Amino acid sequence: MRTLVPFESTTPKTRLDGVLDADERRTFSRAMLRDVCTALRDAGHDAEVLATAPVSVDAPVTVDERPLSQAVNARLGDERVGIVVADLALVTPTAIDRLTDAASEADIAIAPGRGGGTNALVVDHPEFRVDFHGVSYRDHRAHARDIGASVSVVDSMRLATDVDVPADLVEVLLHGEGEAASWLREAGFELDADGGRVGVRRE
Ligand SMILES: Nc1nc2c(ncn2[C@@H]2O[C@H](COP(=O)(O)OP(=O)(O)OP(=O)(O)O)[C@@H](O)[C@H]2O)c(=O)[nH]1
Ligand SMILES: C[C@H](OP(=O)(O)O)C(=O)O
Repeated sequence: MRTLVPFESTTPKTRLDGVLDADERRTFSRAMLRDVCTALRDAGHDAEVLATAPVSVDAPVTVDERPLSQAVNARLGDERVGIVVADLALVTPTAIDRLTDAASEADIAIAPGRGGGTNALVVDHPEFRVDFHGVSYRDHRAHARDIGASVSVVDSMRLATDVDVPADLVEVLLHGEGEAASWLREAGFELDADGGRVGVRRE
């Protein structure tokens, strides 16, 4: 299956600006992108990076400068297409397999992200269009209902954990097995269990 990996190449992961500088955010986001592309490839998907600017990665890259939803919607239509965001630092081929399995049961497979977003979709309905940001999980379900498309929801911690804010780095340090997790550890991040809720600190 053709699976698009949207990627903001120029100023990625701005919400991590309290813990990573701009160069580090670029490096870390590229490590996550590579982890996602590797998992997709190992799960038998044809990954295609849909990027705002050229990026070096072991997958075909299409540059589209339009905002996220517009760029993705330009690729939706009659063919079945997967969409997996690039900031899933915990993703594994097994998690991707669960998305693929869900897609065999319905017109739309959707993996919600924590906090209301949408981290992965497989779209097999000619009228479905994405509308990311905000409570996009709720919005995508409502849209599917409106056009009469069936939906299968993927209940997966690894697909639900997108890395948006510093608290998400706890999950990467605990459960990450890829390049992004290694980069984070080498950059000196470790768990901070001294306070109430577990956080991260940097040596
Ligand atoms: N092609 C494309 N991808 C985008 C765009 N904006 C975000 N993305 C990607 O879409 C996914 C979800 O976006 P966000 O979680 O907001 O990531 P981000 O824009 O790097 O992070 P923030 O700056 O913190 O919002 C990630 O894989 C991003 O790389 C865009 O305008 N075009
Ligand atoms: C792509 C976007 O990601 P978030 O801003 O929730 O990380 C969304 O899921 O709508």
